[in-house]
Amino acid sequence: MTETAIRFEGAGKTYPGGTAAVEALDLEIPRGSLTVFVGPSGCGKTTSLRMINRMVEPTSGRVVVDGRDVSSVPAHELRRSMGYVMQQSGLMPHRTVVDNVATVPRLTGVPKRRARERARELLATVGLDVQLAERYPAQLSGGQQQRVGVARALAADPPVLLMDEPFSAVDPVVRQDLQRELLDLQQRLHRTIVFVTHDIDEAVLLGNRVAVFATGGRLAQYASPEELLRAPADDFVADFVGRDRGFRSLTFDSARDIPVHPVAVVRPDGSPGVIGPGGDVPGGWSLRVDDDGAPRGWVRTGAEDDPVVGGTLHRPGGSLRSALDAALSSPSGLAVVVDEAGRAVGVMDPAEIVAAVEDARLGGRAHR
Ligand SMILES: Nc1ncnc2c1ncn2[C@@H]1O[C@H](COP(=O)(O)OP(=O)(O)OP(=O)(O)O)[C@@H](O)[C@H]1O
Repeated sequence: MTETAIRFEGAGKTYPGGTAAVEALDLEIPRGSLTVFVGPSGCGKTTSLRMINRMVEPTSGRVVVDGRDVSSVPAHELRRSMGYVMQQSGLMPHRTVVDNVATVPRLTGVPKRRARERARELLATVGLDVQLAERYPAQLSGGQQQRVGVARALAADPPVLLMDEPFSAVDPVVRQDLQRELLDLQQRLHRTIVFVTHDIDEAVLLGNRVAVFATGGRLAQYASPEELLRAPADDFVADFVGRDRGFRSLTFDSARDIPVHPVAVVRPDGSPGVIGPGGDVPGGWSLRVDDDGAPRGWVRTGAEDDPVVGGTLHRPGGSLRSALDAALSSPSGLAVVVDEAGRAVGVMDPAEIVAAVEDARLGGRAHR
């Protein structure tokens, strides 16, 4: 059974003189999970997050962490057990990167040298070049500063990590890197992470569970990303989850039962061949491969001197979405399947991919 780390019990917040920022919120956050609060601007995500570490006190109900009502725990003690990462990394500008991270363990009495050693380890953990440790925050890019912010939040080794739009101020490419690294970090560290974003794609990518907030601080749905995409609770959630919902939900179906067929290939020296399992080889097109057997586009039979750029590749363990995309983006219509090393191992037939999609749609989810 999953243990609950954080529980909102009818926790609501009305700011003085204002309307309700958060309606009575009931929510259980499992230990070791990455839970995302998502919703449009002003719907109470940050307020809800801050009720966890008492930066905001609820005006009704309560928040319970590890079985204790947080209002009974001194705020400084509570915050020591919770890392906090903000949109702007919130680093101290006059301290070097390493000292920014070392500050937290120093506060808890760790000797300076040990604290700095630990800080360097953490900087490496979050993927920051250790060469940058002696720089000042202003001498780092936005993405690097966010990494330092995450390292600092982890410095006290807290079981809970609160992250408020930590990646929203960086460009999309850096953002993807940071997202991937957070998932990687979480696989190793298993913290209880509560992550606020207004970006549904980020929520679906990162979250084990996603809480969708609606205007007025109402919890519209709390579910797995898969459930949100497949079965939005109401029109608001359906609208918020957005376009391509059906296509994106194929991310959660495996393509492992779709047969892989052989394919005609052309090697760099122009010699023809066939790779893949036995069986009929689809005609009309040949896959160009390099010396290692990695796909390098297609040629049409009879037009061997006129290569066409290939589509996306379907990798081992890939989803139905990846298989379908590989077929749709392939000039031959055949989805190219590669192994872990990126070598072509065969192709999938688009009709068989569509049949698997239909199967999944009809609820069999046989290919999961
Ligand atoms: N300190 C405050 N005093 C008064 N009203 C506040 C305060 N902080 C937030 N609010 C109001 O409470 C509501 C919820 O704000 P909150 O910051 O929790 O939303 P959010 O979903 O995190 O928004 P965003 O995505 O824009 O950061 C908003 O209407 C906001 O204006």
